[in-house]
Order: sequence, then C-alpha cells, then structure tokens
Amino acid sequence: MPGKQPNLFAFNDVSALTPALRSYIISCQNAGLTRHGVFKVAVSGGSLPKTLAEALLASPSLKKTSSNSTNSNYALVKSELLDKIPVAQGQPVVHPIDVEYLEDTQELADQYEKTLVGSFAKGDSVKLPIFDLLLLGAGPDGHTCSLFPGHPLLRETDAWVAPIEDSPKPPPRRITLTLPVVTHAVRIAFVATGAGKKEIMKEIFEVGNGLPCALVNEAAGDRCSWFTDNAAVDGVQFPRRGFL
Ligand SMILES: O=C(O)[C@H](O)[C@@H](O)[C@H](O)[C@H](O)COP(=O)(O)O
Repeated sequence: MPGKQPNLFAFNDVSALTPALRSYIISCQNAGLTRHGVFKVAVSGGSLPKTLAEALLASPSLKKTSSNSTNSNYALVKSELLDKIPVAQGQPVVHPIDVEYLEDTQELADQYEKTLVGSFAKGDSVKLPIFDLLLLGAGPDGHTCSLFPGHPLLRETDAWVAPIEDSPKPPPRRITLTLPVVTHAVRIAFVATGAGKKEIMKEIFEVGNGLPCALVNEAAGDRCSWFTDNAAVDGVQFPRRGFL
C-alpha cells in the first residue's frame, strides 16, 4: 500500500549516509521542539552510537574512544557520542538505567518505566509514551531493542519497559522498550550497514516472518525509515525507495 511502507535510504557507504542521517535527525528535532519544546529521542547500542557521532559531531575523530566492547548501551553512547559533545554546546538530559537494580530485572524495568512516566506522564490520557524519534539498529537475527524473534515479550501490550531474562544475545538479562512503545514513536530510524546485514534485510523486507524489525515496519509504515549502505541491501526488493 503506497504511503504506508517504510522508507529506504541507501548510500554508497557510511560516510555518504551520515550527512543524510544528520539532516533527518535535525528535522525530527525541529518537529519535536515545535510540537512540545523538547526533543525526546531513544538510542540503541551496537554500531549505532559510532555512526551517530560521525553524523552529529563536527570532528568525531578528535577524541579517540578506548573500546566499544561493552555490555552497557549507555557506556557506549557516552564514550562514542556524549563525551565528545563540546562543553560549550551543553549536554542533553540522558536517562540511563539505574544500575542499583541490576540484580532484579523486573525492578530495573519498573524503575525505568517510572523515569519515562516522569517524562511522558502515563495516566488516563497517556497510554503510551510517544518519542519524537527512536534510533535503532537491526541485529543479524532481525531483533531490535531487546525484542528478539519469537520471544513472548513481542506480545507485551501494557508495559512501557519490560525485563528479559533469556536474551539469546549476551548479556542474557536486560530491559527493553516494548514493541508498542517502539511503534508509537513519531519517527523510527533504523541504521543497518555492511554486507553482513544483506540476508536479514532480505528476510525482513521480502518475507517479514514476524521478525521484530518487520513488525516495526508493518506497524509504523512510512513513519519508519531505514538508513543503509548499498552493501546491506544488495539485491533486496523494497516497496519504497526514497532519495534524500
Ligand atoms: O543491545 C544490544 O545488544 C545491541 O544494542 C543490539 O540490539 C544492536 O543494536 C543490534 O545487534 C545491531 O547491532 P549493529 O548495528 O552493531 O549490527
């Protein structure tokens, strides 16, 4: 159905992708600021924080990052991106998980949901938080956030944040935004690069198969955009290819 399909923006390589991602993020930010005076954005881990640094910082290579092998998405975003924002430009308000509750993932999820409730005022009128933008990665199995293929967590309808104790990707114990929160965002952008993504991109876009990334595509339609390099989408059929 034209108009309801996700957008695909494919580029020769990551250095060609990042300026377009930057423009897209700035337009989402401007829309958020116009709508409610703030820009509410959530960011996943993996290779994304590094790509965001390339997209958003004037000179991302000025400060070297010691390591990006960490189980903490916050530590990753902090070292790759936040620590490199010039002090004069100010810092965003960031809500990492509260490590005090790491031993109890349900409590950790509840505490994080409370943090979101503080920002989005869950109640009679607000059934779901509406982020201005979710910036996500796509795993080689089609997972996104900590929403894994075939996992019962995909059926969660009430919670905004949920624990997972059996993540197939380490670490096994995590918390995640739930699928309805993801699909309710004003805009959702996936960044997927490299030939290693080709097979799963084919499955997500040509088959669907209930893969978490495909479920986001189906629910969000044209509110969802994919930023890829050509290697990741070589030979993949897309209903809607855009140009930026
Ligand atoms: O929590 C995690 O384990 C990661 O954040 C993960 O969900 C990541 O976003 C995808 O696996 C894609 O990672 P890449 O972009 O590095 O392929």
